[in-house]
Amino acid sequence: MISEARIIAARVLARVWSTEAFAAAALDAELGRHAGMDPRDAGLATELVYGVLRTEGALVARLSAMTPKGKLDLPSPIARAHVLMAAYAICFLDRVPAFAAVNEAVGAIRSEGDTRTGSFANAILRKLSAEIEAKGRPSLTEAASASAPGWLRGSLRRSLGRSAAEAYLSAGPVPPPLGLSVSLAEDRAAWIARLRQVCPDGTFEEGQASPRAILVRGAGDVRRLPGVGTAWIVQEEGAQVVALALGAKRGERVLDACAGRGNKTWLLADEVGPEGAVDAADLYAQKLDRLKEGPAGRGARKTYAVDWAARTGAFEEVPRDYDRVLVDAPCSGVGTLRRRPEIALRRTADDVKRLSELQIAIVRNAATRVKDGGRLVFAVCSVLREEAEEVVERLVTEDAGTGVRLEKAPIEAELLPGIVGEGAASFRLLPHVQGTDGYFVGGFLVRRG
Ligand SMILES: C[S@@+](CC[C@H](N)C(=O)[O-])C[C@H]1O[C@@H](n2cnc3c(N)ncnc32)[C@H](O)[C@@H]1O
Repeated sequence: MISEARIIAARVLARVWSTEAFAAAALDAELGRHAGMDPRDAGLATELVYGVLRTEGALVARLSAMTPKGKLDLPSPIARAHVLMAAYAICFLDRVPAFAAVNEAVGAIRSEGDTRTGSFANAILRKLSAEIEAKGRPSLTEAASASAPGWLRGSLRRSLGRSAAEAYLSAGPVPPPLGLSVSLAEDRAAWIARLRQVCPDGTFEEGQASPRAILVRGAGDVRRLPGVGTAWIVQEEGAQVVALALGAKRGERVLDACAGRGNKTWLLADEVGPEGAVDAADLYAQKLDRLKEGPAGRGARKTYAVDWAARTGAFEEVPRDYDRVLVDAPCSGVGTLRRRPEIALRRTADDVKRLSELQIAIVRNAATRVKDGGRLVFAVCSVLREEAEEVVERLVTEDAGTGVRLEKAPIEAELLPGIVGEGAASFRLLPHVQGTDGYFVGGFLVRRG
């Protein structure tokens, strides 16, 4: 008998490999179709999907070495998924006995009518399990690191150092807990108590990096819980830290220059209060429409559909005297690897180069909207030097001819002790250190003339 968890995980993996689907969305959709499923089975399906995606390269290399041709040739993504899930369980999961993993994979492949592949899978998985029994289990850290594409591993090593790069690539838990961002006017501890009461199956804990974060596990769809959109919104903990790093004060005028659907806009509006004002801009008018319809819509004063790189759209209409501008720039998203492991399969070194040029263009032009002596914070959900220090260096050394100069300046984030060093002009968030997604944040003072 093949477990529901494996059937679901195999479908999700096959979708991720054969389409542009994101693992998290595909898994949510599958789990949603099996609503009455035992949470332990849902947990196993989740672990298999994320585990296989993170260690795929190492698993394939190991299994390939056991085949006569030195190549793991499987006829379909579903067969590949069953074989790699079994290999993952044999190598890394204590709670699944090796023989059960092999039997389920072989049974699943045979049930598709493919007895030849079933026999092939049986042979290589038994070899693998005998090898593990004789030599012991491999290291998950090394497998995750070896599975990352060479360009990413190299860039992470240059950016973080060798051992931190390995820790980064294997940081758990996968997927991480869901983050809630509690409004300034609300008491976080009181909300934790209330949410625990209305949802006893879930766990609700204080985040350590953001003073507003509640971390949630096992609560199902949190959008049905009290307080959503008013007392709190769903927002990853690191994203909260990024918005707080702007250092917005009560009464200030702030621009969220790459606002998307406005998660950070909501938090910024909360910080400046009714005496201040937050405007939001983005390339896509549709995103700004979503922003206006959502919780941020109550806080955002004006929205502008602007292409900051091309200086088109509503570019000329955006005021030039903001106290602070946040540029939460488009990036490789390498910082979200724990939640979106498929990024490692899809991004290339060329993408990173192209995106870093785009980040520079966006910051240069968005900086023209900061008043003389005002602050700009640049953030990316990436930890790669190419999208971090190298962007900052070019911004402060090259004259863009825009009439404004950018100087590195300490991040003004009193709310983030322990996250931002005293006087630091930049910082990183790292999943294996702060438990958040990975980010780079750089602070600038803007001078005119
Ligand atoms: C990292 S996302 C921002 C996420 C958003 N701040 C949030 O918290 O949900 C980057 C945003 O930049 C926008 N963007 C990309 N290129 C742009 C450009 N040339 N000009 C303006 N916005 C751009 C994208 O549409 C996207 O919404």
